[in-house]
Formats: sequence, C-alpha cells, structure tokens
Amino acid sequence: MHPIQVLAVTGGKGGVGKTSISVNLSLALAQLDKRVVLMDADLGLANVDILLGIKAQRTIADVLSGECSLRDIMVPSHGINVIPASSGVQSLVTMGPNQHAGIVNAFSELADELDVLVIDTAAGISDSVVSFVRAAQEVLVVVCDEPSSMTDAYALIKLLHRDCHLQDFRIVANMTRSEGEGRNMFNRFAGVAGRFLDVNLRYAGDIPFDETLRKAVQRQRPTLDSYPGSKAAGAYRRLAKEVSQWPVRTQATGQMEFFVERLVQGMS
Ligand SMILES: Nc1ncnc2c1ncn2[C@@H]1O[C@H](COP(=O)(O)OP(=O)(O)OP(=O)(O)O)[C@@H](O)[C@H]1O
Repeated sequence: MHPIQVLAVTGGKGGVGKTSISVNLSLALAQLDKRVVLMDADLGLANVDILLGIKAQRTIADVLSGECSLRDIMVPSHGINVIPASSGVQSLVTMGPNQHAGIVNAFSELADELDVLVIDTAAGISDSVVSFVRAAQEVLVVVCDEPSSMTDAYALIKLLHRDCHLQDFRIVANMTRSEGEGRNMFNRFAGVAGRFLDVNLRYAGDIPFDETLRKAVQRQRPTLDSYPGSKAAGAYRRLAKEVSQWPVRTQATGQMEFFVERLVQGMS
C-alpha cells in the first residue's frame, strides 16, 4: 500500500502562523519531490487562497453534493494541489452516514496521486478542528512566545488527549527572535505539559520572525517562492526536511480511507 503522510497544522490560538506554515511547508515538501495536497480547513480570513493568490471555482461542497470529484476542485499552485476552503469543510465532519461512503471514495481516488496531505486547521477548539486533528497521523502544534499562545496550545493538547486519546504532538515555534529561543520555548512548554499531561511532545523546529511574510501576503505569493533566500524560507525548508524524515505509519486499510473514516467518525 502506497504510504501517505497526513499532517494537521493546528495551534489553539488564531494568528500564530498556521496558514503560513501550512502553505510554505507544503511548497517546501513539493521541492523535495513529494506530491502534496494542501487542504484548507480554515474558514478564517487570511487563508490559503490569499497567500497563494488563487481563486477557487468549486469547493468541497460540490463534491459532497455529488456534482464533481475532489480532483475537479483541486487548484494547482506552486507545485502543489490545493483543496480550497468552503463551508463544505464543516459539513465533512457533520455529515450523516449516507454521505460517508461517497466522500471516502472521493478521497480514495486521490490515494495514488499524493504523498503528503497537509491540513490547515482553523483556530480554536471547535468540533471541526478536533475532527481533522484526530484523523491525521501527525499533529503539528504551532506556538509563539506569548502566554495566550502557550495556554491555548496547552488547552488544545489537553482536550485532544482527554477526548481523543492522542498522545504524540510535534511542536513548531513560530516568530522566534533569536537563536535558541524556539528550543527554550519548547522546553518551557514541554516542562509544564509534561508535569500535568501524559503526552509525548517533540520539538519540530522553529521559524524566525521575518518581515518577508507580510510582504509575501501583499504580493499574494508565498515567502518560499517570492523570498527564497529569506531566513523564514530557509526554516520552512528545514522543517520540510524534518517532516520528510518522520516515519509514515501504514494502515491495514488504504491510508486515505482510514483518514476519512476517522474524520467522519467525528467526536464519537
Ligand atoms: N515567522 C513569521 N514572521 C513574521 N510574521 C509572521 C510569521 N508567521 C506568520 N506571520 C504573520 O502573522 C500573521 C498570522 O499568520 P497566519 O495567517 O499564518 O496565522 P494563522 O494561525 O493561520 O491565523 P488564523 O488563525 O487567523 O487563520 C500573518 O500576517 C503572517 O504574515
């Protein structure tokens, strides 16, 4: 069975850099010759479409209504394929059992065409965030050096552990201002979480604070593409290299079926 890595990028708090990381990490993975699909499960404002400068014609709602396949709605951009955000994403986790088989098939059709599925989740701890995260194999929690980011990330991990029995989390420190700050932040966070929660936290690396991120949004071209020599671009490439070395667990059933079945099981 062809192994597919399913990666959810989450963080608890809004504005910590989930979308920037999802987009640039996806591009960097594509540069490592991975076939990447980026699913925008964040209905917030600064979403994947804006960062990549794409305009979606059709969305997952059209797949759910049976009008087209997932392949029809994917938008190619910068070497990756994007499943655009829509309110249909919310329906994915709330739909009834009759629709399950259809969507499982829709995702299964893609199974031979991708190596990594990256999911950019919304902020907060909504049911939809929890569903996407628990369906993924790897959970990347983005934190930055602000008390509210740390407490929100802690609350998210606690909930995912308590309600979904998730044990393993990878932590990315974003917007770091100096060498070693990311690792220090991780040590502090893991110190507290380790004392109160029985979870396994691993440090995935840091992305430095970089002005090119803001400029890239204005140009609607991701940093990795418009500022490939920037500090942030180098860090995204390092993160991609790290991610590409994580072992991909293969399931007895097809990898994509497994992902969607977990997804549609919702909170039950
Ligand atoms: N490493 C960084 N250096 C400087 N600015 C950054 C960095 N990462 C993200 N930003 C900026 O922070 C803001 C929020 O980033 P982003 O939209 O990626 O966060 P988010 O967690 O996806 O937000 P939301 O929860 O609203 O979807 C953006 O303006 C982005 O350009």
